[in-house]
Amino acid sequence: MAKLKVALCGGGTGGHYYPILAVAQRLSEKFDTEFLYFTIAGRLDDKRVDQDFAEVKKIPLNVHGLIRPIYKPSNVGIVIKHLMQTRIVKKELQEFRPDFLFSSGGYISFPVVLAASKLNIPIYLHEQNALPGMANKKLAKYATAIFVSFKESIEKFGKFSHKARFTGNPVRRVYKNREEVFEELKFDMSKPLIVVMGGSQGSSFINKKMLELYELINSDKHDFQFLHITGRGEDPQKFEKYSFVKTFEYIYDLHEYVAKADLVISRGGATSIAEIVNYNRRAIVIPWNGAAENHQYHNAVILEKLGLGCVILEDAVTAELLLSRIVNSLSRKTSTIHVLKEPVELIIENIIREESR
Ligand SMILES: CC(=O)N[C@H]1[C@@H](OP(=O)(O)OP(=O)(O)OC[C@H]2O[C@@H](n3ccc(=O)[nH]c3=O)[C@H](O)[C@@H]2O)O[C@H](CO)[C@@H](O)[C@@H]1O
Repeated sequence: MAKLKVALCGGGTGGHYYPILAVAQRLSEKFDTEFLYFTIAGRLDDKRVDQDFAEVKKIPLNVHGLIRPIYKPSNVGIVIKHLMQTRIVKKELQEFRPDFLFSSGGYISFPVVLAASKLNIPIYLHEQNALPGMANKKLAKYATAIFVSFKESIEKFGKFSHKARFTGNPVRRVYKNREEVFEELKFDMSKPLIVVMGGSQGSSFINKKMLELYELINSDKHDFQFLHITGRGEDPQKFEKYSFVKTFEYIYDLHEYVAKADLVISRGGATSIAEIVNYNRRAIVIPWNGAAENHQYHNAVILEKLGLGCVILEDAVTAELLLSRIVNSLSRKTSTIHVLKEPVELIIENIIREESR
């Protein structure tokens, strides 16, 4: 059988990159695959693609996000740069001749999707957030299908809603068991594990609030153990006096720890939320109130509706409130979500169905 050739784009942050990785890894398990990945030069996807993919050609593009509000004059230069990148993309796609393009949105998808549409390459978009991003909404007209993570987003595609299919947000496969995770962290298996993460770049707001909480816990008697992802630029020494906290700047396979956590304290980034939902974890979500159109709040509320967690708005966060929510969450039983099929399987099934028409 001929190789399945797939062009990919989506990155910058983990929220866009990990869903692509989850789909690509599963495609490679099922088919003989070859990938062409358009990355954002210098960003997470650009740094990781060569290590995460077996057979891949990486094309870094020199693209930047638009400055909001989007009608700023400085955006004209950015748009021109994107159009220039379209030429590079077109040449690469012509050479590689992919069976289809899979894109997880974000600004890099503009030159890539536009070039693919000019070459009549089937285009599949994935939207992680409850409120679709600008790129996916603008590019919906070129798509064969749009996979959405929340049912609520289908109607947000307006006249292209008929292309949207609810699949969920694909998450990376988990390989480690609970013993392995606790062993690696040198944590006690009889005590709860709480994973703290502020999205793929960390959150200084969450770090600050958690430090206040750790101070409170220090003077109280609790058995919690925290794996805390600080992000770059945070001083690890601030956390050293708390023996029940282990910090890391970044861990590439954080999903393995999320999957085994008794509780997750997180921002409302769509892929973090997807991991909490798919691994059926409990969570306390503090949405970042600077997210475009407040989309993190909308992601978080859906998780709350599923009975998997509670949302605390930034203005309301105090150490005392966090502590009471932690105690409360850990004392409750999780409601089990019945995921009929994994998002990654649903996406692949849909693509195969479309491609064999
Ligand atoms: C600041 C920002 O622009 N955030 C957006 C970004 O999220 P951002 O990329 O920050 O975060 P998400 O929460 O969506 O995803 C984070 C991903 O990174 C992983 N991870 C994180 C830390 C770590 O050390 N190791 C690790 O593997 C998590 O397990 C998860 O898979 O894209 C998301 C999806 O479009 C949006 O919903 C977010 O609003």
